[in-house]
Amino acid sequence: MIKVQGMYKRFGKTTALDALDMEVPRGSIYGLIGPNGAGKTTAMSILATLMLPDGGSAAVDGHDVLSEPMAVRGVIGYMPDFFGVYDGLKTCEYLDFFADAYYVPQSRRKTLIGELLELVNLSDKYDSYVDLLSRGMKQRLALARCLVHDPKVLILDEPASGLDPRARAELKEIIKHLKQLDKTVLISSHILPELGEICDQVGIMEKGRLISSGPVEEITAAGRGASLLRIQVLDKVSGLADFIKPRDNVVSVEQDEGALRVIFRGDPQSRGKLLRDIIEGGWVVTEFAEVRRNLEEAFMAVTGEGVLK
Ligand SMILES: Nc1ncnc2c1ncn2[C@@H]1O[C@H](COP(=O)(O)OP(=O)(O)OP(=O)(O)O)[C@@H](O)[C@H]1O
Repeated sequence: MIKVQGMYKRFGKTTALDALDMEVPRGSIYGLIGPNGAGKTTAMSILATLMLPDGGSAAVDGHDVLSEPMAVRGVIGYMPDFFGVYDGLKTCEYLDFFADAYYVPQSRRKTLIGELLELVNLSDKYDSYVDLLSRGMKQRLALARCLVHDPKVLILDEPASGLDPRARAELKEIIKHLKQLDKTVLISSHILPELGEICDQVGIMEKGRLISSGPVEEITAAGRGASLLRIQVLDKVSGLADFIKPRDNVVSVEQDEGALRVIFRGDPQSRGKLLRDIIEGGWVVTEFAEVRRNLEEAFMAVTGEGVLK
C-alpha cells in the first residue's frame, strides 16, 4: 500500500532521510520506530504530500506522491505529531468543517459525524467545545477528523505521545478497530512495547534509514543477527558480568536478579566459545539460553541505543 524507494531529504547540513526504503503491506498496521531525529516525521510528511523529497520516490496505493499528490490526499488520512483545534468550535462543527473540506455532501454529514464520534468513543462530546476536551479526547477527535473521507490509509505520527496509560489503551483499541475496517495504518511511536502489541509489521529507523523491518515476531526474534542470552551461574554473578562485557560480539550485559541478560551479535560458533570461556573461567553455569526479546530490547540490539524516551 505504501512503497518508498531510495528517499533522500536534507535540511541544510542535516540529512533527515538517507536512501530510505520502506514497504507497508495493504491491510497491515505498520509501526515505525526510531529515536528522536531518526526521520520518522520527515518520512510521514513526504508521504502526506506536505513536503517534497530531494530524491527517490514514494507511492501510496499506486499513486506517486510527487506527480499525483491530490490522488494521494484522497486515499490518506494524516494525523501530525502536533496539531491544533479551533477555539469556539464544537466537536460536531469541527468534524463538519473537515467533512466539508473533503467534499462530503451535506446530506451525509450528520450521520457520518455520529458514526465517527461513536468509533472514537466521543459520542457524548457531540456538543462540547473542542478546545475544552482533554488531550486524549483531542487526539481521538483528530483521528476521527482523519477518517471523514473514508481513506484507505492512515498515517499517524506519534498519536500516543503525551497520553496517560488509559488514554493510550483506548487509542490502541481504536487502531485495532481500524484494521477490521480494512484500513492500512502507518504509525510512529517511541512507545515500543505497545506498538509490538498492535502492529503486524515493524520498521526500525535510525539516521534516516530503515535498518530493520519485518513482522514483529521476526524482529523480536532475530533483529539483525543479535540474540538475547540469559546466563545463570551458581555464584560470582557480578564478576561474570565484568568478564563478559569486553568480549567480542557482546553488545550489552545487564544483571537481572541472579541472572545476566546479554545481547549477543554472533554466530552459533562464537556463542559456543563464550560458553566455553565462562566455564574455563571457573563459573558453574546453570543456564545458558536464548530468550525471546520484547520489541524494546530488539530495538536496542539493532540500533545499539541505550537510552529511549
Ligand atoms: N524543518 C526542518 N528544518 C531543519 N531541520 C529539520 C526540519 N525538520 C526536521 N529536521 C531535522 O531532520 C532530522 C529528522 O527529523 P524528524 O523530525 O523527521 O525526526 P523524528 O524521527 O520524527 O524525530 P522525533 O521522534 O523527535 O519527532 C532531525 O535531525 C531534525 O532536526
